[in-house]
Amino acid sequence: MRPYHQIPIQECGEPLVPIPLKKFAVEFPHPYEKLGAPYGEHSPYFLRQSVVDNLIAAQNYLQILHPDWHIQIFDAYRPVAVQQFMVNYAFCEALRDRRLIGIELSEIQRQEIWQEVYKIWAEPSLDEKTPPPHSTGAAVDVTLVDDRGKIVDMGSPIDELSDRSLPDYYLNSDRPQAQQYHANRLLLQNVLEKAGFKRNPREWWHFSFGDQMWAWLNNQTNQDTKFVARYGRLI
Ligand SMILES: C[C@@H](N)C(=O)N[C@H](C)C(=O)O
Ligand SMILES: [Zn+2]
Repeated sequence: MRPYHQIPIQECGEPLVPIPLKKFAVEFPHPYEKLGAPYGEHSPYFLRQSVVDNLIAAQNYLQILHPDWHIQIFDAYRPVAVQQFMVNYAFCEALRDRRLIGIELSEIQRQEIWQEVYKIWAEPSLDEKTPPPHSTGAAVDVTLVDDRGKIVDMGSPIDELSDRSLPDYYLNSDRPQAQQYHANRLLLQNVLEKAGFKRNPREWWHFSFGDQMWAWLNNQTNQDTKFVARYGRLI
């Protein structure tokens, strides 16, 4: 259980709708489909209607500051089966990075690696009270593309299992480029948050609107509010 799982869900029944991809840049082929993730007849490029509306508003804010820049969509809707596939994949990748072999792991090593995986991945829970954020159609993983069509450097790739994924990782760093990376992350955050999204405190690329994490983060910012989630798990 994460702290945000205490937030009640009052499902509003808004439909999952296609994202108008022409307004955005898109990672293609989709990074998880490319790995063989089991989407079935579902597409990752869907979100709840208000979430799509807010993403378009964020794109418009970005263009006021940087005409011809685009929000790049890395991932959006994710069925629980895909969440399960991706946490297993992340576990195998973590083993590979550490040059470890699954069957040779001690129980402690196995637990340590799962802990690392779950620092950035939500559990593939089928419990209606604890849905993975992307399975609600309310969460989106994004970055920026500049006017030359180049991905803006945020100082680490999306989905990296490391502290570099923390949004403020470069805030007080004296590494070359650190200020620029931090400024790029802030720009992404500013346009998304101006449109009503909240950013995951552990990932510079993950934003949501209307799910449990969003409600919890709003309540953290303002102790007087009692936001609840309006989107639960879809399938
Ligand atoms: C790891 C990243 N792609 C992501 O989406 N993380 C959140 C927390 C999730 O799994 O819902
Ligand atoms: Zn995400």
